[in-house]
Amino acid sequence: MADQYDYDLFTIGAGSGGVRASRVAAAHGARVAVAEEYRVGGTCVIRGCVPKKMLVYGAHFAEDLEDAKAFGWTIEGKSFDWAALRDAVQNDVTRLEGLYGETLSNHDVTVLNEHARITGDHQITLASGKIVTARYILIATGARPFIPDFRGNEHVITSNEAFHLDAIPRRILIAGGGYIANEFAGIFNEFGSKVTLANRSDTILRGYDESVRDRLLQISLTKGIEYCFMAEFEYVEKQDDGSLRVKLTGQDERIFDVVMVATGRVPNIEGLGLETIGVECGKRGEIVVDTFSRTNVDYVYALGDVTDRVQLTPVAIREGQAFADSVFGEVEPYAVDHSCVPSAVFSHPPIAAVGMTEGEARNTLGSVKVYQADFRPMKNVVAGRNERSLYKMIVDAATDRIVGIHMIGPEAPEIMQAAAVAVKAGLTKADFDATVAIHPTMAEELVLFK
Ligand SMILES: Cc1cc2nc3c(=O)[nH]c(=O)nc-3n(C[C@H](O)[C@H](O)[C@H](O)COP(=O)(O)OP(=O)(O)OC[C@H]3O[C@@H](n4cnc5c(N)ncnc54)[C@H](O)[C@@H]3O)c2cc1C
Ligand SMILES: NC(=O)c1ccc[n+]([C@@H]2O[C@H](COP(=O)([O-])OP(=O)(O)OC[C@H]3O[C@@H](n4cnc5c(N)ncnc54)[C@H](O)[C@@H]3O)[C@@H](O)[C@H]2O)c1
Repeated sequence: MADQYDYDLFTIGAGSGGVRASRVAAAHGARVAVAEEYRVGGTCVIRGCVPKKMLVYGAHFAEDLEDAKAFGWTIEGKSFDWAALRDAVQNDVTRLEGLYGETLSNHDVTVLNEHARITGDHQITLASGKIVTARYILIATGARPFIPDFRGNEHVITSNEAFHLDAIPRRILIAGGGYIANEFAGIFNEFGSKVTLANRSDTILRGYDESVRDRLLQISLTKGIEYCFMAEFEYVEKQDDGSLRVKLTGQDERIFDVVMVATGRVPNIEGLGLETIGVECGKRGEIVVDTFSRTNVDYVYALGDVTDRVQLTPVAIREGQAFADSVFGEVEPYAVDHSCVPSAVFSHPPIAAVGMTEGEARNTLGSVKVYQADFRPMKNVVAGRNERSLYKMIVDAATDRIVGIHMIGPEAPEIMQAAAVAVKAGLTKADFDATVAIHPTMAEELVLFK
């Protein structure tokens, strides 16, 4: 490529999508620089999937240690040290951040640890004032927590701060009914907080299968999590002792030690200079792209959460790979297939899903067969834990093709990853029936549906 620009590619944001795109573009021979204003690794590594999953592991010991008694173990003097877990998690996050940085430099990607904004055609200005030019610009700036507008919202925290708390709150209110709210409700509940989850609608986890959502609600209530539905913030007031007085619609004033909002995430486009070159954004601030992650400006691409297609790390990574291969590789440009993306909620117990819910299938397909296994895992039986798993398979009656699988129960995300291959490949219920079970497992229920 001609050297009229400083770089062939300038990536803004070194998160899941930006790191993959930069590394692969460099491997294809491009001269690449990436700007990161916070920490290399982005949301997933620094304050998302990775530290969250570590907290989920740490939290679940509360149940495992309890259940251990029924298996003959005596555990005396058990106690939990939040600071020890928090610091162990942060140490590993720092280790991973270093590895991501190393991967980039091993591929000769220049990493600039500062804010970047577009200031002209093919031109980027860094916080330090340095100006660089690039043939292509990739916007991979992710998203940030959305905080609703109400009096006293400066007193709330988001998932960003939840990883760094000084102590586990005695009483925590979590607003929202999505992934983050349900995952952190589970985490804090296992750590012994009194958790109240408040949502503005009357459901949780919209988009997941109704019976699976109901099962999580029922199990969470049994574990002591309290739910307030149709509840929005009126105000939050800080009291002299540091606690928070909260008024939600339809509720009396309540006192909490921490209020966390998990009410969705908004694309990071502020201060990016998109207007300078006329990059088009949608109503929610998302950068509008086509299936190849191209914006309306021919040399500007965008991918990951900032495009608000599917806000998941593996999707951002695939979009980064497809962009780099298509623009800098020797392949025909190709697009990421956003259909049939498996997902999980790391609640206690976790949920996992792929494909259509029963409701979606009934609305879109003519005739649908639903197979269901509602069972108490062997470990829960011995432990005396009255917690049932639910697996559902949704089948197109006309073709016998499996169009969806939905699960709640221990290790559901681990089991789902393999099952999702079968659904994506278009396998039939008969294919599952023809597969011999692995006994005794929970996963065998998937090939034993009657
Ligand atoms: C609490 C939490 C838990 C999650 N758990 C999961 C999970 O279990 N599984 C899953 O698949 N997904 C999960 N996600 C979602 C996942 O983290 C995101 O989908 C993913 O990180 C998106 O990648 P990205 O590359 O689009 O953006 P990001 O990873 O957010 O990276 C964007 C980067 O750009 C930087 N940046 C922004 N603006 C600028 C600028 N102007 N100049 C320089 N740098 C800039 C930011 O600092 C950031 O590092 C979770 C998210 C959260 C918040
Ligand atoms: N396990 C995972 O894969 C995982 C985990 C965490 C986050 N994520 C990703 O991050 C994204 C953000 O997570 P999230 O939980 O913040 O969002 P979400 O979209 O899952 O849920 C947002 C919730 O906030 C509520 N809400 C929205 N606006 C509101 C308002 N003004 N007032 C009150 N409530 C409001 C919604 O009703 C909904 O229940 C998710 O969409 C997901 O893609 C994934």
